[in-house]
Amino acid sequence: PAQSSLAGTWVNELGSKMVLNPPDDSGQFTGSYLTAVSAAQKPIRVSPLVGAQHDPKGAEEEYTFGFLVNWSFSDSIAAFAGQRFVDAEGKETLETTWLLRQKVESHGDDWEATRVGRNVFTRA
Ligand SMILES: CC(=O)N1C(=O)N[C@@H]2[C@H](CCCCC(=O)O)SC[C@@H]21
Repeated sequence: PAQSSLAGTWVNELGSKMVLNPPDDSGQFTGSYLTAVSAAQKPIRVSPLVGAQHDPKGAEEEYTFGFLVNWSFSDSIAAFAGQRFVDAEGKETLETTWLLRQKVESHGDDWEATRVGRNVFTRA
């Protein structure tokens, strides 16, 4: 049967990779994210993430989750929210929507600070 928790290594279509650790009994987890792409003018580095999922005991298969990535090389932060799906062959996909909030230099620039996107992760 498919692994029940989110623990493990995932990759998205951009080539970004994330490693998620097993959730605790309340569904909270930590991990790391290595993005393949960035708007920052600095070299990309592995960045820490914290998150939470429903159903940490894995009784169901298609639960929702979210996590925050605190970029270690850029003054920005990303929030992901999504759901795990398992197909008839047991193949898992994580459908996510993310918000990327960049630090802007003035309050007047706040309007241009947040990007949104969708992304799918599969097991690496
Ligand atoms: C999943 C997905 O689409 N993305 C992904 O894997 N990497 C990019 C962004 C990386 C931001 C790095 C820090 C910065 O440039 O400020 S977060 C959304 C997007």
